[in-house]
Amino acid sequence: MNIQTAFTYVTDTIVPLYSAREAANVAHLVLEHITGLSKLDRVVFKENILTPVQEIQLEEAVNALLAQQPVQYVTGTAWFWGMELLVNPQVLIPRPETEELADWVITDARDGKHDIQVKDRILDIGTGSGCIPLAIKRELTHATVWGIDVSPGAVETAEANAARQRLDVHFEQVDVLDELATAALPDFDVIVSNPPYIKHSERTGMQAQVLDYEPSLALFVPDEDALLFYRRIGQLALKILPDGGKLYFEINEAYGKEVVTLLQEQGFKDVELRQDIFAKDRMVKAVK
Ligand SMILES: C[S@@+](CC[C@H](N)C(=O)[O-])C[C@H]1O[C@@H](n2cnc3c(N)ncnc32)[C@H](O)[C@@H]1O
Repeated sequence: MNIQTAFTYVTDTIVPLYSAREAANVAHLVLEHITGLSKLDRVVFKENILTPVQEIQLEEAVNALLAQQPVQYVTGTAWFWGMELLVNPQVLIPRPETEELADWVITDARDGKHDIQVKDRILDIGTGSGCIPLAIKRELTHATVWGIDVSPGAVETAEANAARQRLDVHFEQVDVLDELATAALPDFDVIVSNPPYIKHSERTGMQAQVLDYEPSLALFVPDEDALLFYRRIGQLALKILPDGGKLYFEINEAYGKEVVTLLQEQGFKDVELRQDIFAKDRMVKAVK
């Protein structure tokens, strides 16, 4: 089978699960992963014949896609902030909305200063693949950047991503709900978090691609306490941020007002709700 035929084979086989456009995008990602050739190179070398090993890899990838596995887990990579990050079912696939959160933190930290002058200590809670702190460290090279997660698999993946991107970010396995464990954390100037925020009752209506493959630990909170992580991280922030220190959250679009009220009640100032590019309430910033 040549590269062109392989592309048509993938798109035709998966099209019942995807729109024609998505199927083409997915097929491009799979073929890039298997052949190591960019989209342009694959046009030039479209008559090249896949090796027997590549044909087996192609068949495995198609089967995984038909089983609704997200393409990022099939290729083992996802793009975030211009970085190709390693991902696996232990970590959430980074979402474009989260780039907007990282952008807010970076833009505020710069605040007209030269990057070299930004020496803030920045902590990301629930770091997953490490996408947020890696984006921050990439821009603010003199900042001290940490990421913590309760999942050992997430910490391992985030460390591998830091090594691959040659970025000096410190990762640690910490359960943010455990007061004893968080008591050992040093002080920070900025805290950012995209914590689990989907209620279990919201499972119905979610795509099988997310439900069957992405880690439940990264997604869900108990129905009776949807703001659990916001309250706990707010309490922690009051302890380890200085006055004027900043807290940034990604939020469930349904809970913008509740998170704002919670943070105001906890004593934070200048609480600001921001929408994402899809005009959904998606981020909150608060100042201690
Ligand atoms: C929504 S995901 C965000 C991952 C990543 N920051 C991103 O934006 O792609 C939430 C993360 O919080 C982590 N997490 C869940 N419970 C936690 C806890 N008790 N303490 C620390 N991290 C936790 C999960 O393992 C997961 O990586």
